[in-house]
Amino acid sequence: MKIVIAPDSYKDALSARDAAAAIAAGIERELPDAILHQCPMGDGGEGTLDALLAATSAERRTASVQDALGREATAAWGWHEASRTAFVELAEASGLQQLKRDERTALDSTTFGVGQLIVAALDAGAESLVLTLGGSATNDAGAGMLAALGGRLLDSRGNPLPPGGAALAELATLDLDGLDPRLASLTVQTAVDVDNPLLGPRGASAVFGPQKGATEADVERLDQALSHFADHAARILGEDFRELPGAGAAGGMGFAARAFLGATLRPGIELVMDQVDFDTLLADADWVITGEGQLDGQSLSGKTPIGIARRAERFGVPTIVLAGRLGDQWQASFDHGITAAFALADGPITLDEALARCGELLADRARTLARLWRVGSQG
Ligand SMILES: Nc1ncnc2c1ncn2[C@@H]1O[C@H](COP(=O)(O)OP(=O)(O)OP(=O)(O)O)[C@@H](O)[C@H]1O
Ligand SMILES: O=C(O)[C@H](O)CO
Repeated sequence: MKIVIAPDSYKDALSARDAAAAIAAGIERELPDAILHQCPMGDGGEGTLDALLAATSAERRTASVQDALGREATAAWGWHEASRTAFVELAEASGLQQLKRDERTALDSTTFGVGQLIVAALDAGAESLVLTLGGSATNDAGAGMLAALGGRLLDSRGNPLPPGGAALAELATLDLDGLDPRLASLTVQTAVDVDNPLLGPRGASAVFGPQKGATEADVERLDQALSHFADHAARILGEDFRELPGAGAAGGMGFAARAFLGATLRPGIELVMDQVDFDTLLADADWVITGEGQLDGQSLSGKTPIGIARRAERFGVPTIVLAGRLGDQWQASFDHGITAAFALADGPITLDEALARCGELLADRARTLARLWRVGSQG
């Protein structure tokens, strides 16, 4: 029997890599001869770099960057010498999980550090870049990244704008002449964790601003500031990308990647599956086991378990989900290729206990699945 074990991370509980190891340990107890492929996944957000590094032979490198608040930090990125490809995860430099809850600020946080990672990739000689977006602390539509790459964003007195999305309301001049010339020959593929547009009720500020500390008034202010930035960009570029699905990913970084780096935008899980050659793993698999913290109706908009199930269905491989919990409308996942889904808890336990025991519970559920398989294959 061959099982592909391809979970996402379980937010606040386990990394995708540790989750895959826990599932594998549970199965091995019952099916010691099974062939198990551990393939940690990511949808663009935090942990996606690890998933890409685990599956490719890319080397892990680090660079000194500014974090989302402009403080000095170290961020990892990946380098694949043979293909001269760099892997950059936005959340490594500008991630929400790196900030304490009371440090979150959607108004002033910056993606400058992402630009610094791209400079590190260019310095290494990158010809292609995989940029993964999600899990950001930022809402600056990529303005910080643009500045780190040599773009100039000036107010009406010719002064550089301070960091952050709110300051974009004061933008008077957007000057791209100083952009790093090496960008012209860099091919950029972007993995986005959501398909939201840049602006409006489904936009970056309205939907994801509040989790970064934005109040209702901040959301309004940010939406207007980003709209003003998009107007300038459209004037200079002769093309408007604000409506593009995924433009609103990572506080509008999807927009900047398309507009200023000429990137293609793809659902993160699709891009990651392709990078790790998932189809080859599926070709002779009997089962795929995947999972995330919560499976719910939202998961249908391109999150890991659904992306995997849709792909596995093409190969006639059943997909089983082990989720921390099954949220509203999780049953809709059955219409999207998921064969069965199980929650992890073994009783009425608190969230804190569920998070602390996530690895143990995952191994237990996986073990039960393996026992079912044994009975089924005997019949
Ligand atoms: N083992 C667990 N048991 C119960 N809940 C969990 C468990 N692991 C994670 N969660 C919770 O599930 C929620 C969603 O986690 P998930 O890993 O699906 O993150 P996500 O994909 O980034 O979700 P979202 O986009 O909804 O923030 C989080 O609030 C997390 O605390
Ligand atoms: O970073 C964010 O804003 C969310 O993960 C959506 O991309």
